[in-house]
Amino acid sequence: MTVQSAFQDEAGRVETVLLHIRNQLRAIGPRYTGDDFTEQMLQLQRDERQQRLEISEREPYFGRIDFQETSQETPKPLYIGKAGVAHEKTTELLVIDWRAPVASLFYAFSGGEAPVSYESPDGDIEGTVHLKRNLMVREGKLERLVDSYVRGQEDESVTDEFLLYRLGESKDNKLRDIVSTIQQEQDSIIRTEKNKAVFIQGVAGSGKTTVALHRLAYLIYRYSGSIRADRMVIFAPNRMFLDYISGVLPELGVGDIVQTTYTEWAIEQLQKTVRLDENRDTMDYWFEHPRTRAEVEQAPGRLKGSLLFKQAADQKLAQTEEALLPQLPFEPVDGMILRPSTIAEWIATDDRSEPYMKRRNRIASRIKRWLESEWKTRRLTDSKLKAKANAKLNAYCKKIPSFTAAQLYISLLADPGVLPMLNKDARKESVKGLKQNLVQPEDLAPLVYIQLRLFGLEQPTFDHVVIDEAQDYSPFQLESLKLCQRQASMTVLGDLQQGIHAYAGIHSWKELTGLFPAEDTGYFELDRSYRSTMEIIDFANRVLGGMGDGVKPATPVFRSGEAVDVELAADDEKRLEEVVRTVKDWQNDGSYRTIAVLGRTARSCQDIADRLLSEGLQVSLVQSKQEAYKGGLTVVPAYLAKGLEFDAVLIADADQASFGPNDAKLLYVACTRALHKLKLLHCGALTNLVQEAVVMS
Ligand SMILES: Nc1ncnc2c1ncn2[C@@H]1O[C@H](COP(=O)(O)OP(=O)(O)OP(=O)(O)O)[C@@H](O)[C@H]1O
Repeated sequence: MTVQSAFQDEAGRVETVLLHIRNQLRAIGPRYTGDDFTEQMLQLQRDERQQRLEISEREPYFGRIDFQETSQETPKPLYIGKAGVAHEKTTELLVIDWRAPVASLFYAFSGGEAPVSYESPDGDIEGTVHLKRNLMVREGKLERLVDSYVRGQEDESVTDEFLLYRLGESKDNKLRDIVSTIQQEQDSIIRTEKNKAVFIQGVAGSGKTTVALHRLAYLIYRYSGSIRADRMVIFAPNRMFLDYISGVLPELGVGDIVQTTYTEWAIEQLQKTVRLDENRDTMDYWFEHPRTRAEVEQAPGRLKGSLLFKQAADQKLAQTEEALLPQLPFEPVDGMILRPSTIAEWIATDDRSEPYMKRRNRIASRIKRWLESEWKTRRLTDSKLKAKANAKLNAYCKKIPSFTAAQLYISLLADPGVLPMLNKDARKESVKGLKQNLVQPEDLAPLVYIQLRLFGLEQPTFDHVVIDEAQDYSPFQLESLKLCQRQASMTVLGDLQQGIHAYAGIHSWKELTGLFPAEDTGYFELDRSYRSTMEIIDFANRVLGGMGDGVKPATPVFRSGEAVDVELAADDEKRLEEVVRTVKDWQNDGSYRTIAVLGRTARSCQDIADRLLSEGLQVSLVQSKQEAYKGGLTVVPAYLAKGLEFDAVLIADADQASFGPNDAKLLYVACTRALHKLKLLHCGALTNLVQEAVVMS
């Protein structure tokens, strides 16, 4: 069959399938708006169906795989799309949902005539693949057809042509789904079983965030009976990042997933009894002034996030548990005695896994009930005596210690076991703040942990937790999240090479993986970078130089672009002129939809943005509390650009004073934000990090 006739056949099929989809959309009928509960529930199902069909109407499918089961005579074409579509009369599957077991063949197949198999609910199904075809449908029309494998043709391996085409496109201000080009190594992460803590170390641009979002969509499909979207949560570094990724899940037909930051969530758990101390802006402290390695190592966040500190908190909590048992007997009326040994029996039969304050209040209620029953048994009627006994009861119960999380945390900070670990000033500052309900970010994990151990979780447990940029999380943060699940079901992703918040985060994945039993833990590495051209990835790898953390360098997909430019400006004025000229050139070029100028500090970004504005350019300056990323031309401090990507990136102050020896990771983050074009500008000596990179190239 010629390529042309294949195209015509496929174009015809697209039209036919679209007719079915539109018929089914029409059949849904008008919305029910009445009060009948059953009808309302049915309407919800119709809404979901309509949403799925609308997604299918935009792009009915993107792939075809011809698979011949060993038991069958001929191959069967299977069309894969974002949502399954069945023929309305025959129920034949016109399109198979990308998450269905058989669709895994489309992603996992890497070429060759050897038998392949997929896992179905009835066991492994074996067979051979005859064709793998990528199809691009836009606005109801087939636009592109690429056969990445045809059995019997000379080249037996699957080609990347379609992937390269997708990667070469320019990007707007939102991350998008990758269902049509999910790669084998990504697919196996997406389809990992639910009850695991899955850790993903992935180089910049390897698709970690994207993969995690697709995994959520997969889990909802695969475990539809036992998992609910509104009990799944995504933790992202900030609101702007959440806005950036907000388009992917709806496009995959998934809604209602809780999306938050750890800080917001923690403050919510603490019932908003505390606020972040605005006087100490963490970003400003760590990124706007030069800091030494020693300062990073001794940062209070490292200690307060450590397992050692968590153990100290556990000890404190254990001591409080011991205090549940009163030392003295309770004697509300002469001769009416409740002995500690009886209370000890009650405590022994109580559910020990319950939070402390629940147990404490239960013991207090039980003492009260004991008093009432004694009163009845002894047939006492004297009301004065009763009032006296009740007063004694209150006084006795008050002695069973009762705490708020903040009170217990303050006493933990003063604990003789903790004192030597913690810098005196940092401790004083924390206590002073806590007394005014103000906290530092590093206080949140211990506080929430204590809160949950004291009072328990107010909401239902999470069915699944996603943590993005997890290299910036402390073990203690993860421990606090573990308390929100009955069984660990997490996707934890990050990149140690981008660990620019080393003052709070981890230095090795073992710090986090060690928190889960080995049999419940999965660890994956993604080394291929899909975002940037080969030239950019090679350059960024060299910036990182010898740094290791046991992580392999990024391997670019074979997508070649322009060389990375490094340019010297004679003075600061010339540097700003060059920023304006470069941006205008790139805008005139017309191939870049998103352009970013990255600066080392917020202050330098302000100067750049002012200059661009004075030249009449429309620019948005990103600041630390930003809620949305608008796309277009953006000026952003390098440390706030983490997680984002832009068609073209200009690093505007790549000099030695701005990027010192401790800034390799920060510069790596900055370089790897670029998809197609990267330029570095400096005035004064070029940063050594780049000099070394240029010399090596
Ligand atoms: N299989 C794929 N097909 C097409 N594009 C892909 C694929 N995998 C990743 N990408 C693209 O690569 C880019 C990077 O993806 P993503 O932001 O998820 O990576 P990341 O590993 O989280 O990056 P970083 O750590 O640098 O923030 C995105 O534009 C994404 O669409």
